Amino acid sequence: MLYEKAPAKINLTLDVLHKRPDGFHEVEMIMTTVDLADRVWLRQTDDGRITIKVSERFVPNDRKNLAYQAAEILKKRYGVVKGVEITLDKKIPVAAGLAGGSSDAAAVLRGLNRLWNLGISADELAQIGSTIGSDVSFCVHGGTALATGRGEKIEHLKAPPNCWVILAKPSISVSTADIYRNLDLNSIAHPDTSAMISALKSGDYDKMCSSVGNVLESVTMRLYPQVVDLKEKMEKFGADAVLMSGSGPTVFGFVKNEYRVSRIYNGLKGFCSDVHAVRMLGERLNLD
Ligand SMILES: C[C@@](CO)(OP(=O)(O)O)[C@H](O)COP(=O)(O)OP(=O)(O)OC[C@H]1O[C@@H](n2ccc(N)nc2=O)[C@H](O)[C@@H]1O
Ligand SMILES: Nc1ncnc2c1ncn2[C@@H]1O[C@H](COP(=O)(O)OP(=O)(O)O)[C@@H](O)[C@H]1O
Repeated sequence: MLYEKAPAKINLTLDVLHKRPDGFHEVEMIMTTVDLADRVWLRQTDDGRITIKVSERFVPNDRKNLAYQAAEILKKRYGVVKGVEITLDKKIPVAAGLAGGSSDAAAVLRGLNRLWNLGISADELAQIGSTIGSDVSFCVHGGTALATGRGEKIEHLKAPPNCWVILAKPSISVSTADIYRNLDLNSIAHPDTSAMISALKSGDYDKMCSSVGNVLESVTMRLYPQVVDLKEKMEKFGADAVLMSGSGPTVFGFVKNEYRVSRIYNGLKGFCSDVHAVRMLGERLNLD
């Protein structure tokens, strides 16, 4: 039995440059992993089958599960005759903008690379991951990175300065495809990606806070006013910077002062059941 941790990501910036002929959007986004993680166990079996057991009722336990697709791709590509039983203990909220499914898939790629002794490099594993979903490449590496293309081109960046991250998800689920579809490319207020890169380079917390930005935020907020409400509450309770992650609806806030964390956490808990206080992991995951 082999274990892999599958951490969630947040988007410090998310910019959309244009729509591509293949229907996807050309993006430029800075992502970082946080210490809220699904737990993934892989057990080799002799029957050649891929099976999934999952703790969360609403997550598919068949080939619709991205973790299943990850195992299937490796099995086919490398002619593996063994099977695998995948057990997913979901801690990351589902359809939240935190890449839970992508991170599970990435964890299965890393784990099966070890379990089946495939000797695939991290970059190649990330390339294989990109065929499953746009966020999977980043999740294979973890850490902090600038992602371009449709999200699959990764350039590693320095870990963000140390602080707390409060995550809060309203009890709605958001479809990523829906949000991209509703984005009006003619009225985008682009975030300053280079300012964020330089904030990370110099470890400047205040500059990191003032450089967050996500062009999908206004789209999701228009469709789901609960996100506006949550963002305003987190700002009012005293977070230093507040932003929606990915296509949402999870909102995160940076907090430097420890004494403020419990105040914000408890304040939000009063009306939102899905609240977490976590740290950014910063460094890349170990692929050995
Ligand atoms: C918005 C982001 C930001 O990190 O994350 P989430 O909110 O999903 O976590 C990503 O761009 C999402 O990545 P991911 O969830 O892997 O997307 P995919 O499965 O590849 O695509 C889902 C759908 O989103 C749209 N899509 C996705 C990526 C992209 N660059 N352009 C797009 O237009 C497409 O309509 C696609 O059919
Ligand atoms: N391993 C998985 N964990 C969660 N959701 C999954 C998984 N595999 C497939 N899905 C499907 O993907 C959808 C989006 O899930 P998720 O990855 O959690 O969200 P997001 O893309 O917003 O980060 C879910 O509604 C679910 O049906």
